Amino acid sequence: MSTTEEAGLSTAAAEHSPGPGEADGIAARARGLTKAYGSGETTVLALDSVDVDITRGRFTAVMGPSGSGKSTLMHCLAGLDTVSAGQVWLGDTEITGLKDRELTRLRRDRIGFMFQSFNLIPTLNAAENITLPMDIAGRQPDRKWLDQVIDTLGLRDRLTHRPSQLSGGQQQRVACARALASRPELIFADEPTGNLDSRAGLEVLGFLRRAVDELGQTVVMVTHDPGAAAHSDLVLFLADGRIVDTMERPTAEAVLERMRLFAGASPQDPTPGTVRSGVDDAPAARTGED
Ligand SMILES: Nc1ncnc2c1ncn2[C@@H]1O[C@H](COP(=O)(O)OP(=O)(O)OP(=O)(O)O)[C@@H](O)[C@H]1O
Repeated sequence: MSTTEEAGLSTAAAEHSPGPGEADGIAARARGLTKAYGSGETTVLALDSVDVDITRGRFTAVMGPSGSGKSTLMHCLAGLDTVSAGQVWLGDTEITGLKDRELTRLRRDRIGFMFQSFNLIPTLNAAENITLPMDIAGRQPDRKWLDQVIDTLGLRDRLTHRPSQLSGGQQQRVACARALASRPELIFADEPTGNLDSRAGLEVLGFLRRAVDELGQTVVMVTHDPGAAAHSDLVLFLADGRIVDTMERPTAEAVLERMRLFAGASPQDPTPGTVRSGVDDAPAARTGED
């Protein structure tokens, strides 16, 4: 049985474009998402017909070996990169086909980003860094929400500090607050703990978890670290540009074990299926057994 059938979705349903309302509960969706770099003999297929649903209010981790397509998936879902084929929606908005200017506005208004390098402006203090994207957009922050974010992230007494006066963990917390400030539909975090020592990394992961649990945010995090992935609700495993497996309520040990299996296993032909980041159906979408 194909993974799509196992997931309770007919192939026709998986290929069907969602209309308004159907995407309820889905923060981002991709169908047949394909990304090739280069041309001719040098073509690299970074994503190979990926179907995925990112459920709202959940913390999803994306794992896989180097070069498996994690960053490309994130960039295509976030409208940071064009796709070669397939469709991507943010909520009910199809972003594939949007013009650059529309994409820029959509990213600014509806998506928050966190990167490995915190990307803070050194001459601005923490408070100014947090509201910078909204200031650029000419939007007034919702003070109540912003206060809640600042308190949740424990930044109240650091707001007047510049990045150089903050620890790495504190700087990433500011970057996290900046990503949350406009209450985006979706937060993408690319290796957010990659530049932090383990204690500061744990702290940032704890805050991302709270952003989901207490503030109702949706987070997608790319990581190499099984310990970081263990903070998520669902792990998507990528290999050779395909989602080959998922894991609900992951533990670091189970994720590590799964990664070892992939590293040791001979490349098989994982049938790509529609993978929903919902609690009920994701286990059925697994292509491998526990
Ligand atoms: N701009 C580009 N030009 C050409 N090839 C690219 C480009 N970006 C990515 N690739 C290739 O696409 C594939 C997927 O890359 P991607 O960066 O998405 O993988 P990744 O899983 O995020 O890797 P890593 O864990 O090392 O960051 C790789 O083979 C990579 O070399």
